[in-house]
Amino acid sequence: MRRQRRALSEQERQRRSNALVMQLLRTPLFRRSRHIALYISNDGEVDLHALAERACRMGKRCYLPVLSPLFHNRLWFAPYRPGCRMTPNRFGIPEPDVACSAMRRVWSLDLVLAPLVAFDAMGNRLGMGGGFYDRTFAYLNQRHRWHKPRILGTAFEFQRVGELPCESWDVPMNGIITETQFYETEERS
Ligand SMILES: Nc1nc2c(c(=O)[nH]1)N(C=O)[C@@H](CNc1ccc(C(=O)N[C@@H](CCC(=O)O)C(=O)O)cc1)CN2
Ligand SMILES: Nc1ncnc2c1ncn2[C@@H]1O[C@H](COP(=O)(O)OP(=O)(O)OP(=O)(O)O)[C@@H](O)[C@H]1O
Repeated sequence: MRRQRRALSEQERQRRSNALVMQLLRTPLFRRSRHIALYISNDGEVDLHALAERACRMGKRCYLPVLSPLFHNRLWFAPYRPGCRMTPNRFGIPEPDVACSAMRRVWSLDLVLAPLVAFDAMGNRLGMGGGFYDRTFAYLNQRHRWHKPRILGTAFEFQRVGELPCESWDVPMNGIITETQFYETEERS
């Protein structure tokens, strides 16, 4: 999947990413969300920069994942505006250059757009293998009254597989959006 993703021409990646962003802008989930985490694309991932620009112009607040300097393979979320100062993390992915005190509590985000390598229509996610998203959102599996944030995977349609094996620590996504489809999975209750 990663090889296939990297093999897309830049023009094709932008075309599909922009089609995905147009779909996402129309979803009720996006429209009602005010605090939204996205990511800076890496390794041929869906490019969400157009979404960040639109969201900021709509008065929404955007955030990017930052590798926690304190907790093993956990993410913190830093406020982000297009053009803000950034520093690359240990994977070479840019992170906003902000103080720890400026980070936002994960449970107070409304929507997290998650990168992924492969997904299935049930909402299972295969990531880069660090367990970053699962560790960060593990409380959503343990405490059923927690609903925030909603997690929406963003991927190209070719990243869909029939069924992914699922482990106890995997946190299912509320849906996956691609350049042509919106897969909504069951609400956590
Ligand atoms: N754009 C983006 N940001 C993200 C993630 C992601 O998947 N995509 N993450 C999702 O968890 C977290 C970072 N996790 C990552 C894990 C591995 C690699 C990676 O490129 N691994 C290389 C080896 C690089 C190295 O060791 O120096 C590889 O597997 O080839 C990147 C990000 C947080 N930010
Ligand atoms: N809540 C958790 N507590 C402790 N360990 C965890 C937790 N979630 C995941 N892990 C560990 O992290 C490892 C990687 O998990 P997994 O393969 O599901 O990552 P991933 O979802 O592909 O990665 P990423 O979220 O970084 O893109 C697992 O082998 C597991 O041991």
